[in-house]
Amino acid sequence: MIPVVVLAGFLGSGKTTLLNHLLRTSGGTRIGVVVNDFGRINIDAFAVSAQVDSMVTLSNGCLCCAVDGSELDSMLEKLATADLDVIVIEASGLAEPAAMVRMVLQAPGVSYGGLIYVVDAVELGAVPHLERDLALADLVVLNKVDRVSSLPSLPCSAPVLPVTYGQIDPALLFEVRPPDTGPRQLSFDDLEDHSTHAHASYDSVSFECDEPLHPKLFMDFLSARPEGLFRAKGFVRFPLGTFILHTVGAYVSFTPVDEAPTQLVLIGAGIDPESLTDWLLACVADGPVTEQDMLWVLRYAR
Ligand SMILES: Nc1nc2c(ncn2[C@@H]2O[C@H](COP(=O)(O)OP(=O)(O)OP(=O)(O)O)[C@@H](O)[C@H]2O)c(=O)[nH]1
Repeated sequence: MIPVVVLAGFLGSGKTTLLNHLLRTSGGTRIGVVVNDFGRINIDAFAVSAQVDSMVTLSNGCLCCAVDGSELDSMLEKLATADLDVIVIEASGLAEPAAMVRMVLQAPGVSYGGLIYVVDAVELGAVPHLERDLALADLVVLNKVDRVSSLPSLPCSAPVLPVTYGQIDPALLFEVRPPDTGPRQLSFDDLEDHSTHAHASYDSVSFECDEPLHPKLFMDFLSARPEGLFRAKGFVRFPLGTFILHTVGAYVSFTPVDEAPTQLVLIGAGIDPESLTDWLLACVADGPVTEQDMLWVLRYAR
């Protein structure tokens, strides 16, 4: 199933700027982008290799589609069958993020990959329903911080990433592939951080463990994880099953897979690799684990 990331935010907050940044810096990741109008996507920066109706294929393997709200459903269905790694939907500045998320959750063949909400650091007072929208966000991008002398505080519990010109590390949102790799198969290599180095302020920590983890202890770790830990991905093995974990900001999903040892990559800013490793080691199951304990994890299973 292809993950779908919803990119929302008020008019002019910087959604298209962020999208163009993702298209430029995502290596060989094939991104399907859905926008209202692709006049604003910086298509000239990529060679266009094919154009059919409202779709443009870029030479880097990405696909851009321009649709209005009423066609979104059928476009998503079409994209679900395309050879893509991730789909990003840019909600127009007036679209209701909640409605977009609902639509993605109901769409066949795709999985919800999180709601990224962009806020203009200067204009946040002008955003209607800011608090309500922020409550839905899995990751908040506080954009245009070059225009403020101090960072405003936002009324939300999701992690907040202060940036200029939407320059977030794409690895915070989805798997980033190096350019020109073969067909995709989740391998240990995929778990390494292939993000470009324009974002040197992020650290990544790899954790491997042959012993199964305790579901309750691991979920306690996830819910208390440090604020700067924006992303975690990889395999987690519990005594009663192995899962692929995917988190973007506050969003968590577990997908059951065949048994594999725990292998995780954690990405964040200002994180302490040693204490995170110790914390994860303390999650090793040292007693019996029941089906009841697994419910802590299964709540997030997709
Ligand atoms: N100073 C500054 N300007 C920015 C930054 N990010 C984006 N902009 C500018 O802000 C304006 C709006 O950015 P867009 O990316 O078009 O915003 P949007 O959310 O897609 O806008 P709509 O689609 O109209 O809702 C553009 O002129 C950008 O160049 C930033 O970090 N700093």
